[in-house]
Amino acid sequence: MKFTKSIPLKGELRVPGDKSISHRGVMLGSLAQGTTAVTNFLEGADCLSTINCFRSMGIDISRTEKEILIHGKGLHGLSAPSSCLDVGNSGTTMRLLSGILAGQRFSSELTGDASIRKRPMTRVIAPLSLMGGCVESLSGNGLAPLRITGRPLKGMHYQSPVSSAQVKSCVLLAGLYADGQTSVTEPFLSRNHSELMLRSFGAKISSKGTTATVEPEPILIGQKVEVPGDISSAAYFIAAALLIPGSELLIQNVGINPTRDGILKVCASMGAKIEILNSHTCCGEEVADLLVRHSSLKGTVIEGALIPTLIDELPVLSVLAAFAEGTTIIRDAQELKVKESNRLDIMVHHLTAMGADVEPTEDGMIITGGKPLHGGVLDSYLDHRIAMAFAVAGMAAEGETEITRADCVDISYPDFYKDLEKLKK
Ligand SMILES: O=C(O)C1=C[C@@H](OP(=O)(O)O)[C@@H](O)[C@H](O)C1
Ligand SMILES: C=C(OP(=O)(O)O)C(=O)O
Repeated sequence: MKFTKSIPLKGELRVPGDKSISHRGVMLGSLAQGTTAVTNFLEGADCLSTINCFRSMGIDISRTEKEILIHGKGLHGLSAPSSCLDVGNSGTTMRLLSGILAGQRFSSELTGDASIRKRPMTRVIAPLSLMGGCVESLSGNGLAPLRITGRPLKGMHYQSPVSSAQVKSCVLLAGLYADGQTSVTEPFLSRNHSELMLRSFGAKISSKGTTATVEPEPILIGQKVEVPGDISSAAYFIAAALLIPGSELLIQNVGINPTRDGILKVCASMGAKIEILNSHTCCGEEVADLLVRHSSLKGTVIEGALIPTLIDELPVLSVLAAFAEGTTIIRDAQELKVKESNRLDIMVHHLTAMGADVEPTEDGMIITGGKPLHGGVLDSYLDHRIAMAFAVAGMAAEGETEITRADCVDISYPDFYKDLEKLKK
């Protein structure tokens, strides 16, 4: 895919459904009694992997024109898969599913693509083992493929060393099958979609500060889940509209859950003109329309408790920082090293290749913005967030930017390039 300096982006758009909420809708719908109808489900490769895994465990999942219907079989209704479950590229599927599988009465194996087989799974193996679960890395190195021998689980309190919604959700889902209460405390609060959705399906779950606590053996009842637009997908349009002179975009129906809205806070601190309109709650999640206008940006600091609230937006925020006046410091972002790619290394490499002034640090980077950026040939490393972030960079830089292996946007936003094109006015 090739990009050059863009004419203004104008008009209205809706980004696809939230990836995290779409995954959870399928998972909880499968474990609930009755039918769960999910509207605005994200038809990206990651969420389709989740559907395939649950179909392999006997769950009937059908599609109508506007919704996904999951015919749940209750907490103990999954059946043993006849072959290894394939999560594709999806860390969320692998880690949340591990929690569910640990408490089943059958054994299973989980694998995925080359990227997923490099991502750390010890972070879920460790807490599940403490609960009495049996989760083994088949190659003995803490990586997938995993073999999970379902067992009765013990409730526990887990102090997580990382602020990760995948770890937290894995433990809470395992807690549904435990013999007592299960709670998780994390250093900073990560996205709380699992907690909100578990509650709406009927689980007894409470949250206090950075601790979430769930009671075992709930009766989950199928629900109607309306998935809001994914703020992580909206992020590329927010960034493009801020950077391209003359742009004005109304991005409708975006999830702005406070555990996900760090990008809005950081943009505000950079001087961005973003109005939050028509804010309301839908299925327990906050949703709004975002009116974004081209703005002159200044540097900022992105660290600490903010990091989990914008973890997937850091690649595109680093692009914004390169175009902003002054210095932006990103710290506490070591988690980016273990995503679909080593995002920290690639952000530093690609920004530098475009002429930006970037100094890598142990857990982030220091970007001195305002130098003119130019295009180049940049590989996606098969990481959807890298492809989309640098597509935006290419639309604001001089010359031509080519993103190679750009198709990986299929993971979270199959129509990304088409939607961008439609807004060029
Ligand atoms: O729980 C989720 O749906 C997700 C949690 C985050 O990962 P971590 O839990 O590893 O931070 C995020 O990066 C991922 O895209 C989706
Ligand atoms: C990290 C991501 O997803 P996952 O961990 O589910 O692969 C992402 O979408 O940026």
